[in-house]
Amino acid sequence: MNSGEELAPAVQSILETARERTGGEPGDVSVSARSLPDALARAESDGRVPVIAEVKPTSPTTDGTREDDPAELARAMVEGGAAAISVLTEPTHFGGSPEALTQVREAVDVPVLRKDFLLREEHLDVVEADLILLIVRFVDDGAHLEELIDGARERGFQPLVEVHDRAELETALEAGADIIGVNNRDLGKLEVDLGTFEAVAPDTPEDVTLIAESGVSSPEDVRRMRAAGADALLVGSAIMAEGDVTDGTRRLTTAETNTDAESEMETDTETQI
Ligand SMILES: O=C(O)c1ccccc1NCC(=O)[C@H](O)[C@H](O)COP(=O)(O)O
Repeated sequence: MNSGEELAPAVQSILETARERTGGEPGDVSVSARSLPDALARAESDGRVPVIAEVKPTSPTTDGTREDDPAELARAMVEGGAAAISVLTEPTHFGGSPEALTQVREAVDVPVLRKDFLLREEHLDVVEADLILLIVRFVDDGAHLEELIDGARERGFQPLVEVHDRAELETALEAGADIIGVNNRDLGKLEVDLGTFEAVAPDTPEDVTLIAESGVSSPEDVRRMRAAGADALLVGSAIMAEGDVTDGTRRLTTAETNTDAESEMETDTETQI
């Protein structure tokens, strides 16, 4: 695993569980993927902020579990303008499953990301998805990352490679990543800082699809991440916390077109306080 920095106990536990999980057999999975860059471009041309909305039943930083049908949640998110859907498939800490992902992918026609903690090539052979997540911090070294990126592409997946700082960005680029997510949640203390994306984004080449992950909870956060260069935003908790996930998603996908109304509402709220 990369970096000597301490991981939060919850993250250590996620990692231990991931190491023990077995995968499928080579040849079990071959995907004809829906293109993420195309889906993001479609959102842009419709005037929607490209949001990857996440079906996230629970997490180490969330109270309680949301038991809704994942396919219904995903349909509702797409109705709210989501350009793509992310589905947690990690069962122990996030309440997800590969079956939930399959149901979601059948229910919507946008790209679907498998959000999980994949450490070995066999972990890729579990379920079809349009994208899979690889986390630089969890992979032994650059050579292993390159192997996983190549393995993902051979199966038809688009690999989304997650980084937390410039050194990890360099590792991701050297390994051939062309879709990169900068996670604003640090895996040491699980604290969220949108400044993480702002620090890493300027060093990312133009031709990389760049995604701001975690901690985006308001239209203002959306505008901040977009101003810093985000091609898309990955949002889980803020949408899942809403009773109506269509409204929760729309609030973010319209953040660049509804700025006046939103500002008025923010000002009204401040005046009332
Ligand atoms: O979300 C957590 O509590 C968490 C804890 C430890 C490791 C990973 C974690 N989240 C995974 C994610 O990457 C997020 O689900 C995703 O980026 C969305 O973040 P958010 O919008 O802040 O829910």
